[in-house]
Amino acid sequence: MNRPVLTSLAQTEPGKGSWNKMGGQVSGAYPMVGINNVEEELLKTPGGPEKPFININIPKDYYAIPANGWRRNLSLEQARALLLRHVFIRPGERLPLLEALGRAIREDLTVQEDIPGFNRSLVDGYALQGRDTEKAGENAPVRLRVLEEVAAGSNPHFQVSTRTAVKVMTGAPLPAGADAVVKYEEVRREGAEVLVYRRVPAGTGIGKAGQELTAGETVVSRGSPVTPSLLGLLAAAGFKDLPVYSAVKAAIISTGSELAGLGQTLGAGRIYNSNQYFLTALLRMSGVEPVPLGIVPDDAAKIAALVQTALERADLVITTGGVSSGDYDLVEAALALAGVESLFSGISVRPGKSFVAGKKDGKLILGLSGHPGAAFAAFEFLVKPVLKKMMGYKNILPRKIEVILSHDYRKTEARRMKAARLSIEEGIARATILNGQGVLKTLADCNLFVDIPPGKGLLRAGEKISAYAVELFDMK
Ligand SMILES: Nc1nc2c(c(=O)[nH]1)N[C@H]1C(S)=C(S)[C@@H](COP(=O)(O)OP(=O)(O)OC[C@H]3O[C@@H](n4cnc5c(N)ncnc54)[C@H](O)[C@@H]3O)O[C@H]1N2
Ligand code: MOO
Repeated sequence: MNRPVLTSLAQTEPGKGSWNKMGGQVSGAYPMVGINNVEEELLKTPGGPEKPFININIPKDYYAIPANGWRRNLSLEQARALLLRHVFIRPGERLPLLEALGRAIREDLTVQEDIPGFNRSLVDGYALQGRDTEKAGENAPVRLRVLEEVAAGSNPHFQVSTRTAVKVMTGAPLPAGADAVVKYEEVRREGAEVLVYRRVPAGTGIGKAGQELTAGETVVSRGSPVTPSLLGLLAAAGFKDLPVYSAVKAAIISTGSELAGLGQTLGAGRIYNSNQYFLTALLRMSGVEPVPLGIVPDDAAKIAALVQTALERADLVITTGGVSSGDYDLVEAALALAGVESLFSGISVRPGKSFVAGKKDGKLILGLSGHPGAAFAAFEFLVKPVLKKMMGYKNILPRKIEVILSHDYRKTEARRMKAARLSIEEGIARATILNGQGVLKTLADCNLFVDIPPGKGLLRAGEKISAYAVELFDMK
C-alpha cells in the first residue's frame, strides 16, 4: 500500500491538536503542566443525564504549550485525566429489574416501608416469652402450653402469654406477645405441651421488621452498578423497574494486514484476529455493548473510512494496531484523514506506551496497540475508566492495593504495569510477576498489574509495591 505523506495531513490550526508527524519529529500545539490533580477533581465533578459529566473545554491553566509543541508521552494519570475531561455521561431510561443488570443507577432509591414488614421467626421452633425460660435447665425443663401452629405466609391467631408457646416455621410472622423462638431440636413435645431445657433470652431466633431495610432508608445511591445481589435487595423491596443510565456502545476496529478472521485459512505470516475477541469479551464483561467491525489492512484511507463508520454506529471507537513507529503504523495518519482532532499520542508506561487518542463528533477514538498485552493494559487503565464514566458509574478508577513482591525484580528505565498473579498466603497478599513466553497464555493467569516505578535498580522479594486488581467479574 502507498504510504500517505504524513505532513500533508497535518491540521495546523493553532491551539488545536495536530497529528503532524515528520520523521519521528513532531510539531503542533499543546500541554503539559499542572494536570496531576485533574483526575481527582474530575471524580468529584457531579454529572447528570442532561449535562455533560465534565467540562470539555480544557481550562487554560491546566495546559501550556510544551517545549516540543506536542502532547506526547503523557503519564498514565495525565492521559486518563485528559480522556475523562472529554467524556459525556449517557442519558437514562427505566428498565425492568433484570435488564438493568450491569447498568448504573441514575438516582438514589429509598424505601417507604420496613422490609420485611413484620417480625419473623428465623428458625423452625416454638415462639415464647424469654422470661418464662429463665429458670430452665437440662434437668429442670419449663413446660409451656402450645396454642397453635403458624406456617410461613400465614398469620397467628393467638397471642403468646406467660407459660404458653406457638409452634412456628422459619419465615413465619412472630405471634404477638412472643419475644424469642427456640429451635425444635432443643425441646421435647409432650401432647399439648412443649418442654424447654435451656434459657432462651429475648431476641433469640428472631428477625426484626426492617431487618433488611428500614422505612426511609436509601437502598442504593446514584452511580452504583446494578449487581446480582443488589437486584435481589431491590426485588425484596418491591422495585419492578429501575432508573438507570443508558448503555454504551463501543466499536472495535482491528488494523493490520497480517490479520485473518476466524474460519479463514491462515496464509504465510498471518495470524488470527484474537484482539477482536479479547476486547469484545472485555467490553461485555464491563457491561458495554461491543460493535466489532472486523479487520482493516494497513491502509490509512481504509482505516479512516472504517473509523467514520464506527463513529456513526457507536459512542466510542477502539482501534488496535498500527500505533508504534513502524512504516505501516498508520492509525495516526488515518485519524487525521478522518478529520479526528488529536488529544495525545503515546504514554510513558509499558506495556501500552503506544496509544493514541482523538475526538470527533463529540466521541473519543482510542487507538490501542496491537500487542495483546499492551491492549489489555490500555483497556484496564484508560479505556475502562472512560467507559465507566460514560455509563454513569461513580467509581471508575482501577482499585489500588498494596502487595508484597514474592521475588526479586530488576527494574528498567520505564514505568511498567507488569501482569502478575495475586495470591493470598497466610493472610498476606503476594504478587508474582508473570513472565511466560506466550502473551495471551500469560494474560490468562493475570489477575493483577503491579506498578513498577521507573528507574533502574533491584526490587527485592518481600518489598511492598502498589498494584491494581483486575476485576473482570466485579464491576464496582
Ligand atoms: N521501532 C520500534 N518498534 C516498536 C516499538 C518502538 O518503540 N519502536 N514499540 C514496540 C512496542 S512496545 C509495541 S507494544 C508494539 C506496538 O505495536 P502497534 O501498536 O503499532 O501494533 P502492531 O505493530 O500493529 O502489532 C503489534 C503486535 O501485535 C500483533 N497484533 C496486531 N493486531 C492484532 C490482533 N488484532 N490480534 C492479535 N494480534 C495482533 C501484531 O501482529 C504484532 O505482533 O510495537 C513495538 N515495536
Ligand atoms: O507499548 Mo509496548 O506496549 O510497551 O509493550
